[in-house]
Amino acid sequence: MTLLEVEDLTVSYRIAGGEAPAVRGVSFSLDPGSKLGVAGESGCGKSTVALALLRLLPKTARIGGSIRVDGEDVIGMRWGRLRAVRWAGASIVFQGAMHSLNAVRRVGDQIAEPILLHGTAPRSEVPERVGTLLERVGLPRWRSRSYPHELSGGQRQRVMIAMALACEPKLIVADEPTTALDVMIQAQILRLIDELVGGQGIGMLMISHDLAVLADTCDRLAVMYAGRIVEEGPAAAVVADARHPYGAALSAAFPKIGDPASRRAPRGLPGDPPDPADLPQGCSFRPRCPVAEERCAEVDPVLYPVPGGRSAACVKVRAEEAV
Ligand SMILES: Nc1ncnc2c1ncn2[C@@H]1O[C@H](COP(=O)(O)OP(=O)(O)OP(=O)(O)O)[C@@H](O)[C@H]1O
Repeated sequence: MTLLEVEDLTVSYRIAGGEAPAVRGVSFSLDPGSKLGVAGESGCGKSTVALALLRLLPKTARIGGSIRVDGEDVIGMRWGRLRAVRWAGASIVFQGAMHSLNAVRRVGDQIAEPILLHGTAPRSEVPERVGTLLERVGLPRWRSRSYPHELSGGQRQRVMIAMALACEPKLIVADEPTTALDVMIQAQILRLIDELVGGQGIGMLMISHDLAVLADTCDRLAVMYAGRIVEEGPAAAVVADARHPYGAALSAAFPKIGDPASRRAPRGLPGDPPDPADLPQGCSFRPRCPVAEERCAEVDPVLYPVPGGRSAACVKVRAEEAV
């Protein structure tokens, strides 16, 4: 069975004077054991998608469409069931562990909390389970007595990963899990996530603005722009040869890991993403698109399938190579 199925997800936030659409008709699915990366510039709606998956959105958000985790509808789910699904069915690793961890509680007690809440292990066995989890993420057992401020950024992120794994979820959502870390630690944490997730057949949705990180970690890649997925396909193919002009621009802006020829300073994309409350007519990328034509002001393109198990939301792609 498909582990995660998102269909036509829409999320808008209430703002002064109206509503701003943050996610506009996003659909994707994830099989057990597979890894999907979601890329895009700041503000394109990546975190909103992540939060929607476990209904962690603020009260000002309005959600539509359908989200199914392991076949269960999340949007209409009752509160009690939702609590059971969080941590045990699916868990999230957020950016910046310092803000997600409680500063005045020992990390061992924080890892124990979801285990106790869900009764994943008998109370007497919880300390042993916490010790095992710490070892699995590369920390010594005695660290369970530490407070978050006694740990480095990388160690705190390891604690967050231990918490996320505590109840053996089928799905992990990692939202910028390494963004605040330096490059060496970033590589260690990504390797750790890869080993733990891959070794246990857990499905993962990883969100990052860094295409190189996603290309290195994920099987498939979705590129978001202004609340929509504009390109989707096998990660290596999307990075090497994006079909959507925005995917291509994003990929050109990042040096590719392991490719010395591309080890140059990242080039920024000219222009800014549109204001969600005031989207341009037609294609949202049109004002920044180097190959835009007149018809791009008339059509707001949906994802068209293109060869190689990929899809792109661009009328030019549709005209030239849609299958
Ligand atoms: N609580 C909120 N109230 C109003 N608007 C919001 C709220 N949270 C996010 N938004 C808006 O929704 C849009 C999508 O934001 P989101 O945080 O999902 O993007 P993102 O791609 O994750 O960005 P970043 O990489 O900077 O975290 C943005 O325009 C943002 O300003």
